[in-house]
Amino acid sequence: MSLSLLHLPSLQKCSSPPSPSLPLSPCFHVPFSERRRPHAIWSTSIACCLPRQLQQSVVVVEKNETSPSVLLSERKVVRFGLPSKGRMAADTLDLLKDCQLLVKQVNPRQYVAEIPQLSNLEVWFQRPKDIVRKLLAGDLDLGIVGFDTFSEYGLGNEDLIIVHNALGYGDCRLSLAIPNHGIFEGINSLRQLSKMPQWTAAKPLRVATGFTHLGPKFMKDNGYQNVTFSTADGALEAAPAMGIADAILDLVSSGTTLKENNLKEIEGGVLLESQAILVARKKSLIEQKDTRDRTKEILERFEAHLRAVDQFTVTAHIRGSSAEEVAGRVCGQPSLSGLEGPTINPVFSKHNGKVTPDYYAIVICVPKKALYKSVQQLREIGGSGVLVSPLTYIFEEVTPRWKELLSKLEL
Ligand SMILES: Nc1ncnc2c1ncn2[C@@H]1O[C@H](COP(=O)(O)OP(=O)(O)OP(=O)(O)O)[C@@H](O)[C@H]1O
Ligand SMILES: O=P(O)(O)OC[C@H]1O[C@H](OP(=O)(O)OP(=O)(O)O)[C@H](O)[C@@H]1O
Ligand SMILES: [Mg+2]
Repeated sequence: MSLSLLHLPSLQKCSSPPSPSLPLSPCFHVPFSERRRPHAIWSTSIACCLPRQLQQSVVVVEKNETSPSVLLSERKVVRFGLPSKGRMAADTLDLLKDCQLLVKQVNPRQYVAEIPQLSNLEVWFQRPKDIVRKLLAGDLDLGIVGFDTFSEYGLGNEDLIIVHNALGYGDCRLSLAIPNHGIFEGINSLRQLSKMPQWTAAKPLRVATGFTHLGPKFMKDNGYQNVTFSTADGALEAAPAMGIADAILDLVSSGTTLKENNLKEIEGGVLLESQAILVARKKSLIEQKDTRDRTKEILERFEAHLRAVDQFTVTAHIRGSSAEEVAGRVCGQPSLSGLEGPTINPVFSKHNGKVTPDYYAIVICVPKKALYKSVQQLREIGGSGVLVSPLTYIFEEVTPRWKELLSKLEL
């Protein structure tokens, strides 16, 4: 008999499994019996005799011949790391929810969760920097973090691959900032800053930053020699006023924190632009089919949703003699061409006992920004009864980023 580390992530689910007789939600549900992981079923019987606090963690159990492969190094379940707190946490859950990938977390202090629509996948809530570290270590397969965190903690490691580079939230830039007064008053560029006579080998420019990998590299690449770095976990904007630093290298979004602390950005001082991204561990994608399948589904949903969020579906009725004639009028208007041209269907009405199509219904996708212009153009060509509704998804024939990923992985 041997001992092994057993990971019991799904006991909450297993100890109270959803009834198979409950109605299934459309499209995405797999019957419960298929969704259950073999080791989760096996774990249930152990959970019954364990104290509650042990039921969600790693415990040592006896391994027998029939026990599943649950050694951490051999795990089969796909692990998806999501930010546990901070700015990215809520927006990440919102994006997943908008893609019908609701994360089921029993309580906010529990760091493991599941997405019922994605079988054989565990969600692990971690701080963003730990998501990147754990991807590198092979303890996670997929994760959502800011591009800044990926760049700082990923250290350019080729084991990580960006699956989606623009999830549409967490927008910020990593930028060098200096005081807007005193000796810095006339200094407005990185070049001017480097030429200031104040910085010598004995008295270098002092930069405070949490980005201790990217920061020194950036300054070196920009020809800075007389520069030193200090670090802190937050509120870096206070460092110059406290006399601890001359400049800071930190994330900026609205610029309010800089302004309120009498600091300014300078030309050439932006190290990177960041937003939330989906990252994967290359090895997991190559070696585990389940990681590939889950990644593909998440990516397809993200792409389809993010493509749709900026668009409305517009339907209208237009009087005309034929679908072609109406199409000619619609396509003559610059804002009405839709994604691939308009869909036009006859609307039949009965006059004097005869059924004829006097009107045609058109359906188009319109960018939200161009909505009013589109409505005006529809009216100009005789459109009436204009209905506008939000779009949830636009699925393409193939997901461009998935195609790109497969070719990068040479799969
Ligand atoms: N002001 C901001 N506006 C928009 N996004 C931001 C802003 N500041 C940070 N972010 C993004 O959110 C991510 C997480 O930032 P957050 O402040 O939650 O954690 P942190 O300060 O980096 O980490 P920790 O709390 O562990 O010290 C950042 O990596 C960045 O991508
Ligand atoms: O340009 P702004 O919109 O003002 O945002 C910039 C601030 O946001 C981040 O800090 P955060 O609020 O996350 O606090 P932290 O320093 O504790 O990370 C960043 O470190 C800046 O301080
Ligand atoms: Mg922060």
